[in-house]
Amino acid sequence: MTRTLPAVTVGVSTKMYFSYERSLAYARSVAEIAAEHPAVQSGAVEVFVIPTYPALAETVRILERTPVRVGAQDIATADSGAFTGEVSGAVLAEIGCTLAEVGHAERRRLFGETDLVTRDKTQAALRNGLTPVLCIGERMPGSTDAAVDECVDQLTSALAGTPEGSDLVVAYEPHWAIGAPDPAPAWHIVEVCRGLRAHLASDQRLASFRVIYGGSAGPGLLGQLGTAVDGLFLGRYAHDPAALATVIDEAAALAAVRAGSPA
Ligand SMILES: O=C[C@H](O)COP(=O)(O)O
Repeated sequence: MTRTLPAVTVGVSTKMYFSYERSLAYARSVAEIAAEHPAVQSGAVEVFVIPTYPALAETVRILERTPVRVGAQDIATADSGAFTGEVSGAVLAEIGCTLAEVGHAERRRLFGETDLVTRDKTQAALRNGLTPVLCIGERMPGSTDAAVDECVDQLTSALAGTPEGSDLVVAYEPHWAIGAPDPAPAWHIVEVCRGLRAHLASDQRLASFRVIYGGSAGPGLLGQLGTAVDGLFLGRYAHDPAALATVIDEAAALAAVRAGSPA
């Protein structure tokens, strides 16, 4: 099957690193970068930011005149009811979020979220019109074949019941590369992402899903990965807006290569 190439995607989660005010300052910086960047304006590069919950509504407002999308770091499995402390996909959609992160390694490791919970959150996002940013990744370093197998198991579990026509971003994040000094080796990322794409391509419902890499990603990485990935999911190394701007430049160069024209 021929794959229609999507926009090169650059997403950033600020996790729980920023204060409220710094979250809004970051959103304003992203708005300025997006307003001036032709590849963001044309849609060749899609940018999303995922701030801390209390900053979501104001971040949506700051970015509303830009193409930048705003997502949530988590989502409840249910849409309403007696679930103290949870935030539903319905409310996230109501305030203008268009994505929700699910299955992140930190949610699995620190908060005990299982594959089953990840599946329910994925389906909650889709049910509410949100694009899931589905994080998958092997727990321990090992061969690329073993990594693909572990990730495909996670994908198969999370995507059970996914309707045809759904939009979803697969974020390949090896657990051992998150919060590390350096990302996984480029050859490892390339091999695993190729395996994941091959798996997705074998099911028509999943063939259009983007595969992006996360785990200590920063400026300079995208150029080493070439067309094997559809973009990056960044944390610490894009919390400086200047670093994010550099990654967006690199994404624009990749988008030009994918479009068959020189960068
Ligand atoms: O959500 C983003 C990823 O977990 C990567 O975070 P990190 O780049 O700080 O390791």
